[in-house]
Amino acid sequence: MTAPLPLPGDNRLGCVIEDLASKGWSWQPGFLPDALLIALREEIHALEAEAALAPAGIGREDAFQVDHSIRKTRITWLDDSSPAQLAFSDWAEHLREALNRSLLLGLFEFEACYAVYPQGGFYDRHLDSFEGAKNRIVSLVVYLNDEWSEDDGGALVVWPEGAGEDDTPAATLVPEGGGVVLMLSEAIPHAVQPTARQRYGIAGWWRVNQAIDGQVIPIS
Ligand SMILES: O=C(O)CCC(=O)C(=O)O
Ligand SMILES: [Fe+2]
Repeated sequence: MTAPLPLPGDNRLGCVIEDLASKGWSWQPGFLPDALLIALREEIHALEAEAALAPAGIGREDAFQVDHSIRKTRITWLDDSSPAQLAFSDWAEHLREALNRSLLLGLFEFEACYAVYPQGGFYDRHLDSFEGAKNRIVSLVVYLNDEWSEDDGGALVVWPEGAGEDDTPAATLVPEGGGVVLMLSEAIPHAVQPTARQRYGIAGWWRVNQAIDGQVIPIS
């Protein structure tokens, strides 16, 4: 490592960038601003109460499926339709700009969804970049839980790039409210362990621009 590590709290964005460059993922507890955490938490609770969340699928949109052996979550896509979602988009945009400036990733579009894991919910080990569509570059996960402890389960297990299923994970992260995870979508395998309580968060991804000179690059 050539540059000195920025201190946490001093320069959290610097830590995120250093982590992504050196190991491909970053865990930042308490990184989401408190006011934003409260607003998003209120909204996800309201949506859940309205049962507005549909079961999540796996795979590309054209191969949409729901398979409870791999994933048990309910999601609803964010669409900037509330002040909380607009504030979240702004916050994510600052992150995008910082990542592009420092890591030259060319991140372009952002998409995100609220995700509720019911008691017993989980997500088996996977990569976020769908096979055949290499355009999800950086994944962002934000936790909206209140008072989460290790005993509540639902930890995010992160493996180093290239690690097999039986290899030792790099980290097991307790999904405390306000905690933020960033991962290189094509490189970092991860899984959500079964949760003992309803587990709230946002999962998002930045994509690169699929069109160059107005021509859409075909997915190979
Ligand atoms: O909620 C998490 O901790 C991770 C979720 C995830 O891996 C995903 O939605 O792709
Ligand atoms: Fe994921």
